[in-house]
Amino acid sequence: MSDSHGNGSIRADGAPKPVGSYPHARRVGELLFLSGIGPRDAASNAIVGNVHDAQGRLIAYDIELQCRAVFANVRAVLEASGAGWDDLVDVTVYLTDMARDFTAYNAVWAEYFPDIDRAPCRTTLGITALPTPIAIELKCIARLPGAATE
Ligand SMILES: O=C(O)C/C=C/C(=O)C(=O)O
Repeated sequence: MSDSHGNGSIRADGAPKPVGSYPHARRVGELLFLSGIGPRDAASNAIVGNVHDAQGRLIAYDIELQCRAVFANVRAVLEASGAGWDDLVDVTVYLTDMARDFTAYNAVWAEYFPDIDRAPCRTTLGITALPTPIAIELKCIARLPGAATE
Protein backbone atom coordinates (compact mmCIF):
# COMPACT_ATOMS: atom_id res chain seq x y z
CA MET A 1 0.00 0.00 0.00
CA SER A 2 1.15 3.53 -0.54
CA ASP A 3 -0.43 6.42 1.32
CA SER A 4 2.46 8.82 1.08
CA HIS A 5 0.23 11.89 1.36
CA GLY A 6 -1.44 10.71 4.54
CA ASN A 7 -4.86 11.44 3.07
CA GLY A 8 -5.98 7.86 2.63
CA SER A 9 -4.98 7.75 -1.03
CA ILE A 10 -3.95 4.23 -2.08
CA ARG A 11 -1.78 3.17 -4.99
CA ALA A 12 -1.63 -0.57 -5.42
CA ASP A 13 1.50 -2.01 -6.99
CA GLY A 14 -0.31 -5.22 -7.92
CA ALA A 15 -3.06 -3.50 -9.89
CA PRO A 16 -2.92 -1.96 -13.37
CA LYS A 17 -2.03 1.70 -13.48
CA PRO A 18 -5.01 4.06 -13.42
CA VAL A 19 -5.69 5.48 -16.87
CA GLY A 20 -5.98 9.01 -15.51
CA SER A 21 -4.93 11.14 -12.60
CA TYR A 22 -6.69 9.34 -9.77
CA PRO A 23 -5.68 6.85 -7.08
CA HIS A 24 -6.71 3.22 -6.95
CA ALA A 25 -8.63 3.93 -3.78
CA ARG A 26 -9.19 6.34 -0.91
CA ARG A 27 -9.68 5.40 2.71
CA VAL A 28 -12.19 7.53 4.58
CA GLY A 29 -12.71 6.42 8.15
CA GLU A 30 -13.75 2.79 8.13
CA LEU A 31 -14.67 2.86 4.45
CA LEU A 32 -12.58 2.27 1.38
CA PHE A 33 -13.72 3.80 -1.92
CA LEU A 34 -12.18 2.20 -5.00
CA SER A 35 -11.91 4.03 -8.29
CA GLY A 36 -13.57 2.44 -11.28
CA ILE A 37 -11.33 -0.31 -12.54
CA GLY A 38 -11.26 -2.33 -15.72
CA PRO A 39 -10.04 -5.70 -16.98
CA ARG A 40 -6.39 -4.91 -17.51
CA ASP A 41 -3.32 -7.02 -17.07
CA ALA A 42 -1.58 -5.71 -13.97
CA ALA A 43 1.90 -6.02 -15.46
CA SER A 44 1.37 -4.69 -18.98
CA ASN A 45 -1.75 -2.58 -18.49
CA ALA A 46 -3.12 -4.22 -21.66
CA ILE A 47 -6.87 -4.89 -21.79
CA VAL A 48 -7.49 -8.59 -21.25
CA GLY A 49 -9.69 -10.55 -23.67
CA ASN A 50 -9.83 -8.06 -26.53
CA VAL A 51 -9.24 -9.45 -30.05
CA HIS A 52 -8.00 -7.17 -32.81
CA ASP A 53 -7.71 -7.59 -36.56
CA ALA A 54 -4.53 -6.99 -38.52
CA GLN A 55 -5.30 -3.27 -38.65
CA GLY A 56 -5.61 -3.11 -34.88
CA ARG A 57 -9.39 -2.74 -34.86
CA LEU A 58 -11.25 -4.36 -31.99
CA ILE A 59 -13.27 -7.23 -33.49
CA ALA A 60 -14.23 -9.32 -30.47
CA TYR A 61 -13.83 -9.66 -26.74
CA ASP A 62 -14.14 -12.40 -24.18
CA ILE A 63 -16.44 -11.19 -21.41
CA GLU A 64 -15.57 -14.08 -19.12
CA LEU A 65 -11.86 -13.24 -19.29
CA GLN A 66 -12.69 -9.58 -18.74
CA CYS A 67 -14.80 -10.41 -15.69
CA ARG A 68 -12.06 -12.52 -14.15
CA ALA A 69 -9.45 -9.85 -14.84
CA VAL A 70 -11.47 -7.04 -13.33
CA PHE A 71 -12.26 -9.09 -10.24
CA ALA A 72 -8.56 -9.89 -9.85
CA ASN A 73 -7.78 -6.19 -10.07
CA VAL A 74 -10.38 -5.31 -7.45
CA ARG A 75 -8.89 -7.94 -5.19
CA ALA A 76 -5.39 -6.51 -5.70
CA VAL A 77 -6.54 -3.02 -4.72
CA LEU A 78 -8.42 -4.35 -1.69
CA GLU A 79 -5.38 -6.29 -0.51
CA ALA A 80 -3.06 -3.35 -1.05
CA SER A 81 -5.43 -1.35 1.14
CA GLY A 82 -5.48 -3.86 3.97
CA ALA A 83 -8.88 -5.26 3.03
CA GLY A 84 -10.06 -8.44 1.35
CA TRP A 85 -12.75 -9.84 -0.88
CA ASP A 86 -15.20 -10.35 1.97
CA ASP A 87 -14.92 -6.69 2.94
CA LEU A 88 -16.73 -5.50 -0.19
CA VAL A 89 -20.07 -3.97 0.75
CA ASP A 90 -21.30 -2.34 -2.44
CA VAL A 91 -20.38 -2.93 -6.08
CA THR A 92 -21.63 -1.07 -9.11
CA VAL A 93 -20.97 -2.90 -12.36
CA TYR A 94 -21.02 -1.19 -15.73
CA LEU A 95 -21.50 -3.30 -18.86
CA THR A 96 -21.34 -1.88 -22.36
CA ASP A 97 -23.55 -4.66 -23.76
CA MET A 98 -26.04 -5.90 -21.20
CA ALA A 99 -27.93 -8.11 -23.66
CA ARG A 100 -24.80 -9.94 -24.79
CA ASP A 101 -22.85 -10.11 -21.55
CA PHE A 102 -25.13 -10.19 -18.52
CA THR A 103 -25.52 -13.98 -18.36
CA ALA A 104 -21.81 -14.73 -18.56
CA TYR A 105 -20.94 -11.95 -16.14
CA ASN A 106 -23.61 -13.08 -13.70
CA ALA A 107 -22.22 -16.62 -13.78
CA VAL A 108 -18.68 -15.45 -13.05
CA TRP A 109 -20.01 -13.23 -10.28
CA ALA A 110 -21.66 -16.27 -8.67
CA GLU A 111 -18.32 -18.11 -8.68
CA TYR A 112 -16.64 -15.24 -6.87
CA PHE A 113 -19.53 -14.65 -4.51
CA PRO A 114 -21.08 -18.08 -3.91
CA ASP A 115 -22.64 -17.17 -0.57
CA ILE A 116 -25.46 -14.68 -1.06
CA ASP A 117 -25.36 -13.68 2.61
CA ARG A 118 -21.70 -12.67 2.39
CA ALA A 119 -21.87 -11.08 -1.04
CA PRO A 120 -21.80 -7.31 -1.41
CA CYS A 121 -24.80 -5.37 -2.57
CA ARG A 122 -24.69 -5.11 -6.35
CA THR A 123 -26.09 -2.86 -9.03
CA THR A 124 -25.49 -3.58 -12.71
CA LEU A 125 -25.91 -0.86 -15.31
CA GLY A 126 -25.82 -1.04 -19.08
CA ILE A 127 -24.10 2.00 -20.53
CA THR A 128 -23.20 3.09 -24.02
CA ALA A 129 -19.47 3.50 -23.46
CA LEU A 130 -16.63 3.31 -20.99
CA PRO A 131 -13.57 5.55 -21.19
CA THR A 132 -11.48 2.86 -22.89
CA PRO A 133 -12.44 -0.16 -25.05
CA ILE A 134 -13.40 -2.39 -22.14
CA ALA A 135 -16.73 -4.19 -21.75
CA ILE A 136 -16.92 -4.10 -17.95
CA GLU A 137 -15.87 -1.74 -15.19
CA LEU A 138 -16.42 -2.09 -11.45
CA LYS A 139 -16.90 0.62 -8.85
CA CYS A 140 -16.56 -0.71 -5.32
CA ILE A 141 -16.92 0.34 -1.70
CA ALA A 142 -15.47 -1.81 1.06
CA ARG A 143 -15.43 -1.73 4.84
CA LEU A 144 -11.97 -2.01 6.33
CA PRO A 145 -11.43 -5.03 8.57
CA GLY A 146 -11.91 -4.33 12.22
CA ALA A 147 -14.49 -1.65 11.59
CA ALA A 148 -17.76 -2.12 13.42
CA THR A 149 -20.72 -3.26 11.32
CA GLU A 150 -23.27 -1.23 13.24
O1 LIG B 1 -9.76 1.42 -18.71
C1 LIG B 1 -9.86 1.00 -17.57
O2 LIG B 1 -9.20 0.04 -17.18
C2 LIG B 1 -10.80 1.64 -16.62
C3 LIG B 1 -10.82 3.11 -16.74
C4 LIG B 1 -11.58 3.85 -15.98
C5 LIG B 1 -11.61 5.27 -16.03
O3 LIG B 1 -10.83 5.93 -16.62
C6 LIG B 1 -12.68 5.95 -15.32
O4 LIG B 1 -13.60 5.28 -14.83
O5 LIG B 1 -12.64 7.17 -15.27
